[in-house]
Amino acid sequence: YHMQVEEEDVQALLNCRDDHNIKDFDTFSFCPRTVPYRHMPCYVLKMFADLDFIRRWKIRKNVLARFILYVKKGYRDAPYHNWMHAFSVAHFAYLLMKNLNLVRDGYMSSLQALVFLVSCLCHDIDHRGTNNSFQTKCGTILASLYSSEGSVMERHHLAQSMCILNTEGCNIFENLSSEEYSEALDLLRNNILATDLASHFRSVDEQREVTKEGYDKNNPKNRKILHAMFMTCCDLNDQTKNWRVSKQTAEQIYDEFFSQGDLEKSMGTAPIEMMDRERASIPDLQVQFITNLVLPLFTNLATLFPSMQSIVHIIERNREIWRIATAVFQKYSEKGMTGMDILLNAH
Ligand SMILES: Cc1nc2ccc(C(=O)NCC(C)C)cc2n2c(-c3cc(OC(C)(C)C)ccc3Cl)nnc12
Ligand SMILES: [Mg+2]
Ligand SMILES: [Zn+2]
Repeated sequence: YHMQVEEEDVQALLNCRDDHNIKDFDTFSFCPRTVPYRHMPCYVLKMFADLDFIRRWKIRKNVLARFILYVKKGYRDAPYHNWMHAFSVAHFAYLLMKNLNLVRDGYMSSLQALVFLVSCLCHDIDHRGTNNSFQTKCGTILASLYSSEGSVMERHHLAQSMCILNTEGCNIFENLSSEEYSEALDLLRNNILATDLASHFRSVDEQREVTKEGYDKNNPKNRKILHAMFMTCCDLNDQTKNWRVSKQTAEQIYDEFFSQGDLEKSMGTAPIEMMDRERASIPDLQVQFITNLVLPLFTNLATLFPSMQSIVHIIERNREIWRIATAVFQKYSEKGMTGMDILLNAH
């Protein structure tokens, strides 16, 4: 694995002051994107310690510190799919485990909990800001490697994660037994592949089934579906925060989408409307995305975990603001203005 992390950075992380105890860090209203960028690795360490993973799985602290820095370094500075996104996704996993007591109430084994947090940290490693259809459409290296199996980007994120685990001094699973180790890698694979949109759409019917019938803790299929739902909810955690966060996220995502669209145009292929800056209406697309994907998912989660209902209301309120923005957009786009700056003051 060609990436390098300086040992002095590992030492600095090991000595990081965890006295910057941010209030409400373990509540759903906390926005992980407000953590100073340079403190994020320290907060990842804090989450591992707080969930008792370091003791339970005999993780050497300097190995964990080095692993975190390699994962951080594995992310590119794409507008959205960057280390801050990974940190926010991992933070939501931490919130779910702490607030829903997933291990205590038997929804997750202690090993599944460890791998859940690690999967979130690693789930988008080395993302290039382009999606799976771009890989196949433009015949990228990653497509040549993985397009026959599908989930091209997700298989690459998994491969990169394995490389880091196999890097000297980074194997946080080193003290697991051999059967725990192989189960951990299996869980890592399932979790990261679950963050492919296509596999989410394939599992929607099963998710509705499990939600309607009620969750059966002894049914391994139910477990797999629930863990896939957890991964997708974490990946969409920005939608559960205040309007400013969901607007900023939309700006970052469409920055990526429109750049992909520009790239596709320069390669002579026409981008889909969502990626064409000449045609896309961000508020419309956001209302659709929230309605068709985000709300059904979190509504299912709130059916299984009623304490999540308050988060569903936050998502609905954000959608209302996008609806208002749609109207504003229509009005101002007639005048040739983009409504995006209007949204600056929308609360
Ligand atoms: C705010 C927000 N808007 C989005 C608007 C559109 C799309 C998109 O790809 N639409 C394609 C059509 C076919 C549906 C994704 C969006 N999106 C994601 C996202 C979620 C992902 O996958 C899971 C987590 C499994 C859902 C994977 C990648 C991404 Cl970028 N995260 N936040 C957003
Ligand atoms: Mg992804
Ligand atoms: Zn992601």
